[in-house]
Amino acid sequence: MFSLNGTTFTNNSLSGVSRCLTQSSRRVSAPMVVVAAVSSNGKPGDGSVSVLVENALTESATPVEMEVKSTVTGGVQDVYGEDSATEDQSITPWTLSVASGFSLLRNPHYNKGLAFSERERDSHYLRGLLPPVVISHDLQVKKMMNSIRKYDVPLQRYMAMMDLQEMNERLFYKLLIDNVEELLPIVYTPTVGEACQKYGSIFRRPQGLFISLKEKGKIHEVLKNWPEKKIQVIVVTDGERILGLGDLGCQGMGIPVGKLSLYTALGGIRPSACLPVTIDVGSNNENLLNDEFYIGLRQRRATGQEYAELLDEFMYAVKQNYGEKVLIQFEDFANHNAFDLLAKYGTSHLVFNDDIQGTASVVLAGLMAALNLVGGTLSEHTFLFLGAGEAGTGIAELIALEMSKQTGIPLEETRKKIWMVDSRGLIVNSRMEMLQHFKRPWAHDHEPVQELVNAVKVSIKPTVLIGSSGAGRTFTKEVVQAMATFNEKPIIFALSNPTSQSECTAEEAYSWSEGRAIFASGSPFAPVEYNGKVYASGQANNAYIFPGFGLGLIISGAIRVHDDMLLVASEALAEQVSQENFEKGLIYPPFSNIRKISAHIAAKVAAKAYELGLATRLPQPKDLVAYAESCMYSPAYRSYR
Ligand SMILES: O=C([O-])CC(=O)C(=O)O
Ligand SMILES: [Mg+2]
Repeated sequence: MFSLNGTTFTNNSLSGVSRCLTQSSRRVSAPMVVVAAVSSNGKPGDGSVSVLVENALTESATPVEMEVKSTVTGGVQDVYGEDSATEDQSITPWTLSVASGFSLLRNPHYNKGLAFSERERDSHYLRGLLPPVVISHDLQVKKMMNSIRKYDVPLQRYMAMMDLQEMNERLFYKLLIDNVEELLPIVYTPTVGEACQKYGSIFRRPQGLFISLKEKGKIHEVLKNWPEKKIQVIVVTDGERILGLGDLGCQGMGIPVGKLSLYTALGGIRPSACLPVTIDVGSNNENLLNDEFYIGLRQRRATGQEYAELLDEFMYAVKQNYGEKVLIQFEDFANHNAFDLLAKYGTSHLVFNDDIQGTASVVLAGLMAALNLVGGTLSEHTFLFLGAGEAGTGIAELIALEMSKQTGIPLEETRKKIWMVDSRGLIVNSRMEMLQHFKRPWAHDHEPVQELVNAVKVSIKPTVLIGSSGAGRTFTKEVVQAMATFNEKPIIFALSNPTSQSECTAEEAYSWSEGRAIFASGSPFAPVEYNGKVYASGQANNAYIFPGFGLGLIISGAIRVHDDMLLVASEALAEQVSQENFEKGLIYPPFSNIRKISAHIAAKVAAKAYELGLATRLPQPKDLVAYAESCMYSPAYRSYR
């Protein structure tokens, strides 16, 4: 709230900041901070605009009248202009701030550190605040990589990366983009898992919004406390099933933060358009509740109506604040909530569950590519899953859907090629009554079988074995060897994260199958040497899909997610596997090409959104790949002169 010309303005009543105003503010030569701007009539439109200008030297504030020459359309902007076409023009901002001098160095959005040029140092009051040397962005990257590599412990590297993100956002993203294969395991799985486990101790600054039961009834206002007003993607967790590590409560925040940094680095969504959210309804993890450094509510999880009401309030507050085109990605919810939330909000919001849908799409892509190495069509294969939760049943459903599309055979029939083992053994018809609803489509006619190894060896004899159980080392030597006895090239995916929960290691998969397995894992493994040959395995991780998928939804202005979009995303990813990759036994392209891959995925997803009538951004661009690329955030520094 502030007063201007005798009028008191609140956040809500402020509106009408325009590009013209930005231009005008640049012409003011005094060291200044524009702390707020508002159109004279409180509405976007032509007319004169009052700006409160704070003198950075004297700290006195002076209202200044400025002429707005053209129609104000609103749209979030910062002083130096946004450089991404993923902007939406529908939300009107209310403040405009220009940092200079010391505060500029402390502002991670604008700070360039030693890369500020001589002219910028003069014009932005930076003289003396920096040592004399001016270095390039590239040299800064080299220097940071050198210092990060000095840490042996991955968590220290993680913390160094988080510090960098807080200090110089563009350097953080350039580092991540230029060194994606090296840094992905640091800012993402597996290290992010350890970071969540220790989040209470390493917590420094808030990186996202914490919405707990204490905020019930106030979520609309809480969203307004976030400094960015124009949000395009929210990743939200309630921390109940963080990777395969279980209930980490409020400390699950590391996951939305990590996923959103990949939305920017891999998918080109502007950092300011990303909002990480953790919903805290308590935790059933006794160790955390007794940990003096725990940062969340110290109570057991709220369930039932209390839980549903908080989620409902959140979902509607999001729509109210950011409109209906904001993408809400559910992440790491427990099974019992994940399916229900997706079903409940799938018809009213743009929602996507990464663990169900993103994982499904990335695994289907890997299978499509694997067919080039093993031969046959999808429906000629037999699939066995260990783990019938979000990932397992989500993948199974997408495979069945694709088989049905390819063959014209009804979905109920194609599902019969897919079998699942859960903690109680093979899912069979006689267990139907006791099964959770999402497992029921996978109960087929068969005798009960208790052990995975018997299901593999005797009952099902799958050609494809997929681990989605969250339980590490469950693909034993006997299981892998059995797969290799009746398959020339057994397809084995150990998807659970982080590495400690992987169903088997790459080394185990290759050595136990005598180098014949087509192997992929959720968390990365280093290449393995077996019998004098080096085997590099692929990472079947949803990070290949969600950034490009989200970009496709945003650039088309999609209002709903549809299963057909997941299928085209899989096709787009599979198409990016080159002959050279196949020759090395790889079924996923290298992450070093990820921005190009994301643009292809985005283009296919956007095209599908237009085809299905779910796109609102008209007219449809002619070349969607080029359009997607042109919309992607670049971490290159902007010139401030
Ligand atoms: O975060 C990852 O690496 C993949 C994922 O969504 C999960 O394991 O829950
Ligand atoms: Mg997840």
